[in-house]
Formats: sequence, structure tokens, C-alpha cells
Amino acid sequence: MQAADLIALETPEGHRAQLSLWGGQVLSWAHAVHGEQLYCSPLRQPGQATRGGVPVCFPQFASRGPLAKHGFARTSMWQLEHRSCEGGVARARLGLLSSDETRALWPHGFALTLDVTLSPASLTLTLSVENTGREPWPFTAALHTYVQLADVARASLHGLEGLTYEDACRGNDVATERHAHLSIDGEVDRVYRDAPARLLLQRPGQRSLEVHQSGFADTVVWNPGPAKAAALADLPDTDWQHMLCIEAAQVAHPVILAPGTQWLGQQRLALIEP
Ligand SMILES: O=P(O)(O)OC[C@H]1O[C@@H](O)[C@H](O)[C@@H](O)[C@@H]1O
Repeated sequence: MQAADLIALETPEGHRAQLSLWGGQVLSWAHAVHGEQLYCSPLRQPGQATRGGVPVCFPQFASRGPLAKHGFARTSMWQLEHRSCEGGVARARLGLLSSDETRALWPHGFALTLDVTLSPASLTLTLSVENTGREPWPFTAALHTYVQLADVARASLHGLEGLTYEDACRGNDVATERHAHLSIDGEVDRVYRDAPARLLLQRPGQRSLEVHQSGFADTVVWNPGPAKAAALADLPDTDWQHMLCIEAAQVAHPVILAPGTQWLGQQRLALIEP
């Protein structure tokens, strides 16, 4: 990643975000008072997806199809389409269009945009997917957000009780969430179907975070735990303790997008007052 591929956003109050054209990815969201809110690994491998911030998974989630894991959007060079700062809110729009390179992997015409809105206590990401081709096509997608945590063992995620989930740690067995909140004490890799519009992440010692989503039907919760983390070359061995992925995702039911139509999915992260 070259410095020229990095985009800085800053509001007059000093809230900051850093975006990368490589992957069309938010790498950092730092609140002026409460500091960094996203985890990003210091171990980066040129040409590989960046582990951290908010990778965009498109047009395939995980290995649920013939493409490389999580699709090619996170390993493509996006364009900066627009940047502004008005009324205390900083915005940027990144775009990725189908090209000969993407058609060689996936034979469809598309236009992706990622709108990033940095407000005083929140970060909003809106992914737009447009079919610019002549045939309908299916896709799955996610905003694969890595939330930064002082200690994952002390965090709890609220709002999932009663939901059905696919558990990738148990061969994608389907189960029902029985707990009022989810605590992480090892590997977790779940697709919660038909997720609610709001989840709450409590993090002792840090501000709680509301995670809102719309458009996306599902929420993925992922933490590699100690053993998987040790096997990931781009994650320091103990950093699984300082991250939790809470992903606004469209996984269980692919979207079939008709020519000339557009799909929108949004995730908003908001720090809340104690
Ligand atoms: O290592 P990657 O390709 O970035 O994927 C990380 C994880 O991403 C999550 O979304 C998946 O549910 C996990 O199964 C996967 O391991």
C-alpha cells in the first residue's frame, strides 16, 4: 500500500478516519476523545487483503462460492469519487467498477460504491451494489468490521438472543442463540440469520458501541481464538484478544440483482454515553 492510496478524513472537532483505496477499506476510526475504535493488524502483506478496519466482502462471502475467499473487492484498487467536510461531518465515497480484470474472475457488470460518513460519535458505511450488465446475477457481501477491544474476554454482545445461527466452528450446524448476551472465550464464527437492526457491544473500560445495520439481512460474529490466530500469518498471536468482528452481512440468502437495479446495505457504529 502506497501513501497515495490512503485517504484521511477529519472533522473540525478532531474525529479522524483513514481509508485505503486498496480494498476500498476503512482502516481506522479514531474518536477525538475516546481514541481508536477499530482493530487493524500491524502485519500487512503486499497484495493481500488488509486484516482490520472494515474489509468489504463482495461478490462472495467466505468460501460460499467458486471465488477466492470473501471475493475480490477487498483485493482490488478502488477510486476516490468524492470527499467533503461540512457541518462537522466528513464524508468520502469510494468506487469500484467492473473491468477486464474483474470479468476474468466473475463475468458480470457492476458498480460498487462505499460511502463513509464520519460524524461526532459515529461512523456510517453504506455499500451500494448496482448491476450495470444485461443479466441478473447473485451476490453475497459483508462489511467485515473489526471492532477494537481492550480485552475480548470482558466484552459482551447483546441483541442476538432467539436468533438462528449457522456455526462454522461446528460444520455450519444450525442452532438457536439461547444466551441473553454473547461472550467470547475462544473461537467464534457464526452467521446470525435475520439479525436485528441494532446490537449493543459492552466493553468494560471503553465506551459501549451500538452496531446498527439495514439492508443486510444477517450479522456475522467472528473471532479466531488463540489457535486460529496463531495460524494467521497477518495477525500477531495475541491480538485476537483485542478484536471482535461484527459484520453486517448478506449471507444466508444471496441477493439476485436485476440489470439496472441497485441494492443498498448500511452499517453504523455509534459510541454511546455511559
Ligand atoms: O482470514 P479471512 O479470509 O480474512 O477471513 C476471516 C474470517 O471472516 C469471517 O467473516 C468468516 O466467518 C470466517 O470464517 C473467516 O475465517
